[in-house]
Amino acid sequence: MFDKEKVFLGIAPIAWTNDDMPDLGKENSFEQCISEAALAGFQGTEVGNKYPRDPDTLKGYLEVRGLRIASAWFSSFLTTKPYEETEKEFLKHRDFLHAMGAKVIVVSEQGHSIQGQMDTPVFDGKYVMNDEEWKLLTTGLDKLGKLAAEKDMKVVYHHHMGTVVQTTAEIDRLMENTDPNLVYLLFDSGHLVYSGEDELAILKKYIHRIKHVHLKDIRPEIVKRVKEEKLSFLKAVRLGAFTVPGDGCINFKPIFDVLEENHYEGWLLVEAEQDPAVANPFVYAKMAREYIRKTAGI
Ligand SMILES: O=C1C[C@@H](O)[C@H](O)[C@@H](O)C1=O
Ligand SMILES: [Co+2]
Repeated sequence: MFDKEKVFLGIAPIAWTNDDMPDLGKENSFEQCISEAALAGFQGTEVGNKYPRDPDTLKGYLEVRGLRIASAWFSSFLTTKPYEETEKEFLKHRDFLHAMGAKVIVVSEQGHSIQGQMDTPVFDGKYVMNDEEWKLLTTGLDKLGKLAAEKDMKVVYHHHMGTVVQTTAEIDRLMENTDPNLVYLLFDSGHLVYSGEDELAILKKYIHRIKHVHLKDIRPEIVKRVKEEKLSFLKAVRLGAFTVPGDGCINFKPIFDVLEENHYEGWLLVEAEQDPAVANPFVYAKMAREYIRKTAGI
């Protein structure tokens, strides 16, 4: 059994309003998003593009609905811009999340990323870093990890399709070359299966460094089409490559078992971006909540 005092269930706003493509869900309001997240039975959320950025204002909206902020995405540019530029933005982000009571900071390197490019094929167009770029990334992440620790927070690195850290080999190299007391891992089931990695092996290998979990499922027939037709990450999202746990091909039972057996503590966040005009976010949020109740017993 998961310890309900130490494991929290959340849902990302990206199913209502998409940060990567703001036209997806532009008709959905911030208040609709958080009200429906709470009604569907979740305890928290990450931060979307329509959320107020003043901590007291945001708390006012969330507390009445029984919601908390779990974390929020941060794009680093450690491989393509001077370190100081990333640090300046990171400190603002850290202090905002700290004021919101979050304990982890999601970081993803966006230097050389093709994640936001509408026409670059996600399976062929990915950049592979050289040794110098690896050094910039790992030393920079250690520094960000130290800044997070000043506030008793943790950097959780988000491996991601189309970015410089996507594959098992890249995750391994990142974990080996960063300080295990400063840089932790975010486990995103959807991105690993999409990329063709063994998600359970990665979960088991890094279970003690995994401090944040994104529960994302994929529709394999769409991913197959994305490969064959050389489509981009964003076009794939529009086609419905991602969905909520229980609606795609990933078996979450062994994932929940490994987390539970190893006494995972932290957030489990449903994160399933798709076109809200096609996949009603409230309906899918309820579906995910029910699947987690049945499969994980929480
Ligand atoms: O955590 C995430 C944040 C999104 O902006 C991203 O593109 C998505 O796929 C994801 O996993
Ligand atoms: Co994610």
